[in-house]
Amino acid sequence: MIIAVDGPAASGKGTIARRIARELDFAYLDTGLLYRGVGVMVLDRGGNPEDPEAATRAAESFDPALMADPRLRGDEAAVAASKVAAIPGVRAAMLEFQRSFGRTPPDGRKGAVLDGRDIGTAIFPDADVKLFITAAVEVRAERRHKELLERGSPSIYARVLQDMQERDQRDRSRSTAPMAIAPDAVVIDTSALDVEAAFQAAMDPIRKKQDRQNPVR
Ligand SMILES: Nc1ncnc2c1ncn2[C@@H]1O[C@H](COP(=O)(O)OP(=O)(O)O)[C@@H](O)[C@H]1O
Ligand SMILES: Nc1ccn([C@@H]2O[C@H](COP(=O)(O)OP(=O)(O)O)[C@@H](O)[C@H]2O)c(=O)n1
Repeated sequence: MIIAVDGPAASGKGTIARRIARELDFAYLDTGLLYRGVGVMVLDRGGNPEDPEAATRAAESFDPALMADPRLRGDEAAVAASKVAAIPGVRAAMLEFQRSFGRTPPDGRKGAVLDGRDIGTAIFPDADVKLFITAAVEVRAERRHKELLERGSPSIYARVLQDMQERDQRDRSRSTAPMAIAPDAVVIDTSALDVEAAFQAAMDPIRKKQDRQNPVR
């Protein structure tokens, strides 16, 4: 079973996707780390994340081990990620890794949860369940601001809000695999939901799908 969890920055999609994976004992892939990794590779090489050749070269030599680098969690990496993510060569280089993770989840798991922007629209248009997690941009910026401060990173709310608005705009308007709600996705707005309520809202369509696929479970 493949569960696609898409949505804008700090909507809570990672929190939900990880909980689902834990609940069902499925594998989990945070696909944002792929683009963050490529963005950081380009910066480390002194390149410009908007340069299609530099970004595509980095993506083609991407090593998944980089996904564990704590630098990927910072906002500089997020901004670079959304720039390299608009380049078709970068997305093409990341496609097979994501599809093979979903089709053959590691450790023999029976399913996979992938979170990102285009999982239900481009990577797995036939995903068993598609969720689109969203929240008001001010709520999302506040969450990310708090998260950065808790991690000991300097953060200014107004700056986080502006970066997030710019990033959302880039992600929605790019021509290759833009962030969009798949027609068959279940939309969950977490603005007024705590983590537990958001998780329960996400599990509802998954349970229904499991019951339909396997009525005598
Ligand atoms: N429903 C929620 N209510 C309040 N805070 C949340 C909720 N969901 C996630 N968070 C917090 O918001 C931040 C961003 O969540 P995360 O799951 O990383 O978002 P995303 O993967 O969409 O960027 C984290 O600090 C997380 O703990
Ligand atoms: N499937 C994906 C995942 C991320 N991305 C890009 O990578 C950036 C960082 O994604 P992320 O999911 O790590 O960011 P947050 O939502 O955690 O802030 C996004 O702004 C997108 O530009 C993408 O294009 N497609």
